[in-house]
Amino acid sequence: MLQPSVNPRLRIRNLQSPLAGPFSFDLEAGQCLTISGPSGAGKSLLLRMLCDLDPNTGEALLDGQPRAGMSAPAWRAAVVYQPAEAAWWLPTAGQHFKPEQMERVRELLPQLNLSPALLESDIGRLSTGERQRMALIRSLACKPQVLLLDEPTAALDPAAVAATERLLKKELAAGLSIVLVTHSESQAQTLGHHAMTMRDRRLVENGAAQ
Ligand SMILES: Nc1ncnc2c1ncn2[C@@H]1O[C@H](COP(=O)(O)OP(=O)(O)OP(=O)(O)O)[C@@H](O)[C@H]1O
Repeated sequence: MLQPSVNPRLRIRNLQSPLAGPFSFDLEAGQCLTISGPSGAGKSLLLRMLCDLDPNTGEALLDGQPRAGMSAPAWRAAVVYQPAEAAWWLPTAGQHFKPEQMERVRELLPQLNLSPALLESDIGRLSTGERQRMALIRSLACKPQVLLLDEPTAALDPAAVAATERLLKKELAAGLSIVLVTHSESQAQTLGHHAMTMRDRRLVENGAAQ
């Protein structure tokens, strides 16, 4: 387990389901935990448990507040999950944002090398990489306290990867906590404060004996 913190943003204790875990770790405000590991090891299962999408037992606390005492929508508004392929349910990207989010969205678009015109395009006409960056904007526009990212740069070219990493660094510096699933060692080094590996649906600290 990562070194326990005094006042962690996110505290996870014995979180488990019949499919994965138990998982225990602390994550502080402004810090990034990177998780790597082979395909099928259980990385997405962990993220889904963290945002309470899949049934699980154990303890999860946000700034000391137990998840058990919060409604599921309140938890998921603070602990936002961005899957590897985000779902879109309206014709254009722009329609997925609330009017009060638009100022932030317009601020974020150029930081990810995206044209504002893409907000009005049919979502199916955006490239995979454009959709992936738009999904990150959607996640950040919710102003989460913890962001759970599943391979957020998998579909991106090097320039877009660099822009995404720059933005995530800025968000970390502003206090956002991130759990980042990535297969990129350089990304883990660039963004991560702690690095763990998922093996057979259990987390092990990098460098720990097997
Ligand atoms: N609801 C489910 N019921 C049974 N098995 C499941 C369920 N969801 C996922 N699995 C299995 O659990 C294992 C871990 O899945 P998971 O999606 O967490 O892998 P991953 O580490 O994220 O892999 P990748 O890097 O390929 O995304 C896989 O073998 C998957 O088939």
